[in-house]
Amino acid sequence: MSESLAPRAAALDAADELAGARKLFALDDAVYLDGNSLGALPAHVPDRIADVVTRQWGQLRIRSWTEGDWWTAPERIGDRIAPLVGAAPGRIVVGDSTSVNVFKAVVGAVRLNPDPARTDVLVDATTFPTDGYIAESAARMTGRRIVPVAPGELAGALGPATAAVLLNHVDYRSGRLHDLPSLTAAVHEAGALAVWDLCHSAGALPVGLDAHGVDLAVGCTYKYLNGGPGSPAYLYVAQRHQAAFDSPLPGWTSHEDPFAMSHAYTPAGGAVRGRVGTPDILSMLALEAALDVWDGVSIDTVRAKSLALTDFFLECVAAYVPEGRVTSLTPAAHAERGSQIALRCDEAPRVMDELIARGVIGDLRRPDVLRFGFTPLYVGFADAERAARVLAEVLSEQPRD
Ligand SMILES: Cc1ncc(COP(=O)(O)O)c(C=O)c1O
Ligand SMILES: Nc1c(O)cccc1C(=O)C[C@H](N)C(=O)O
Repeated sequence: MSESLAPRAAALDAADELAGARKLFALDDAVYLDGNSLGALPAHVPDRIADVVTRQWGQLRIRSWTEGDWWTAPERIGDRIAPLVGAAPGRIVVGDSTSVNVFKAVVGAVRLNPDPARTDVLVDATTFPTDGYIAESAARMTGRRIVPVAPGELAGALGPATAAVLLNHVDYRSGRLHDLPSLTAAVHEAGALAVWDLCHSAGALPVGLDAHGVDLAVGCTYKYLNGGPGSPAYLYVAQRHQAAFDSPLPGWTSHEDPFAMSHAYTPAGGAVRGRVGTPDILSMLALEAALDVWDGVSIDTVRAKSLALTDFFLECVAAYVPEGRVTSLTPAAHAERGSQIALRCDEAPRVMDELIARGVIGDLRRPDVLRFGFTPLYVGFADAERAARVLAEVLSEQPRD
């Protein structure tokens, strides 16, 4: 192994303006590099949830829907997420899972672009599976067909038959960042609508939904937004589409007057139209509390630290890990990199088990990918150095397959 990079890590941590945010989270001595799957717990959330359960539910009971502002939580929390993804207030509604919101968005996009000559829904060929499954069903239900396409080859695949395109901003496996502004512009040029899945970018890098004219977007909140296991996802509907957005799941809470209990459905205006049924208040208010950690934090600062962390981790891996044992699948170019590093490794399953046993928590994407997510609010440069050092130790002890 070459010279230690620990002193460099210490200097980088000392200069890190986000270093203070780590104490906002309940963390132990492990190096937690799995915030791209489940974000860490912000330390104040348990007390806030205890209040929701014991006072709001336990004492106020039904009055909490109005006096406790439970009813408006989906839009209110949407407005808290909005600045992190570059959306104005009133464009994001929180609720349901990402999968369900993919369904609303893809069907909604086709209904916004109903020309029957537009037969195709293009879907990122390397997508996280749920998006692909749901888009396929949505296409079938709307009489369209799915065309899988690598995001890098999208330009050649777009045409007069394209109704909508579903893309991931950051690829869950490789960590590749796709160029949202130029791909959205190309989709529009073809007369189609762009739907983006922000699961692996929201809270890690600037998205610019309004600025880049995205039509519809979805994302989860349990990764970089630290909302907790199964916390509700969100749906973004561009303002220009809100009046015509025709949700395939028009539940009573998206009615313009839910308590009229009318049998005729009249959709509410704005992002509320993306609601379905009764919101899952405990998860939703845990998310709302978790979003406090973003107060005063700029997403540009987060992005700068994310790139510095992943650069430094790659440098440590190159310095420590024996030649030829791992290959980065994540692009080196900053413009193409999300906030994770994916290393291909022949012995990946055994190596990840051993890393976890030694306090370096990443995850495995079968068969051979070691994933390390870098969450700038609570991961530091010493963590990156330690992760690479332990990886090198594990690999030097492991026989090659
Ligand atoms: C890109 C992407 N989309 C969707 C999901 C999951 O969707 P859901 O929240 O419905 O489980 C994930 C991760 O679980 C994901 O990485
Ligand atoms: N949503 C998850 C779950 O319920 C259990 C385990 C992992 C997850 C994930 O989020 C996986 C993640 N989207 C991924 O990128 O692999």
